[in-house]
Amino acid sequence: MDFRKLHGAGNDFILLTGPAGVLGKDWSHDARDLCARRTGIGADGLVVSALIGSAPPVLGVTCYNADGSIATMCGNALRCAAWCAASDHHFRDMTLVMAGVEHQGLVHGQSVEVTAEVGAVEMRRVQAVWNHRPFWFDSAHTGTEHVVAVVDDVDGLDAEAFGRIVRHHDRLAPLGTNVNFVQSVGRQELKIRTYERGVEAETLSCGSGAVAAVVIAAHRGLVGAAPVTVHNKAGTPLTVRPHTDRPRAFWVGGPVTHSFEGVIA
Ligand SMILES: N[C@@H](CCC[C@H](N)C(=O)O)C(=O)O
Repeated sequence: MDFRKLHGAGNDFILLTGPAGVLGKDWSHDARDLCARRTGIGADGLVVSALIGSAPPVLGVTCYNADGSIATMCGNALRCAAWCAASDHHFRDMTLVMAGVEHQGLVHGQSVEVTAEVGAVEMRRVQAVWNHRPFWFDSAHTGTEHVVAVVDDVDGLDAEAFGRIVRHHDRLAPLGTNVNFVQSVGRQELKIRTYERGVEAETLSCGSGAVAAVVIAAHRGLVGAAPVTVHNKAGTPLTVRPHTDRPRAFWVGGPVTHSFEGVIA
């Protein structure tokens, strides 16, 4: 089977595109094998997509994390899937359905934006201690579980080690969570580091995490209702802006890069 390897601002995926039937198969074992960094192709996730409607274009997209679990929302996976649909079918404006939720996608060359819906927000959801200091984590559901701690120095933290502790916090079981550390670095600018559930590591960027960070930063008065630049570990920022027609939705956009393609034997 042919595959493509893409990354959305450093969050990397193996993309399989096929007939609608590919969406009916359980790819979780394949995801584990193919995403393994040493013995597979290597990726944060496996994304399977198929065209399920063409006028207007609708794409069904399933995202498996590297551990084989399903991600109910993955902004960067949606952005990569939209890029592939633009490359294959010249669609620029499309609907993408992930885990039963409809997202909009807009492709302008290498730059791709998708929508994320914001659900429950809870300030001061859990507290965790790092280096003898307590940190509060607020939660924002952006299609998947995210918690966000606002910190003074995001680069000074061991985001992977601290993130792993919070991801397994008793009060967030059994689902667990993705964990974001955020620093305010300007009027409409944030710096972020994300520990991703399902990858079980820090990733270079996270679309739904960037949206969660902006929602929490807005609740805390750190950013206003205008586009926010979210600087990530990849060094290729994502931009998060409010949707003009849907009050609970945000656009998250940035570059998508096609790294290589090949055939799975
Ligand atoms: N990287 C993603 C988020 C992926 C979802 C997460 N691993 C989960 O299972 O909750 C993004 O770009 O949004």
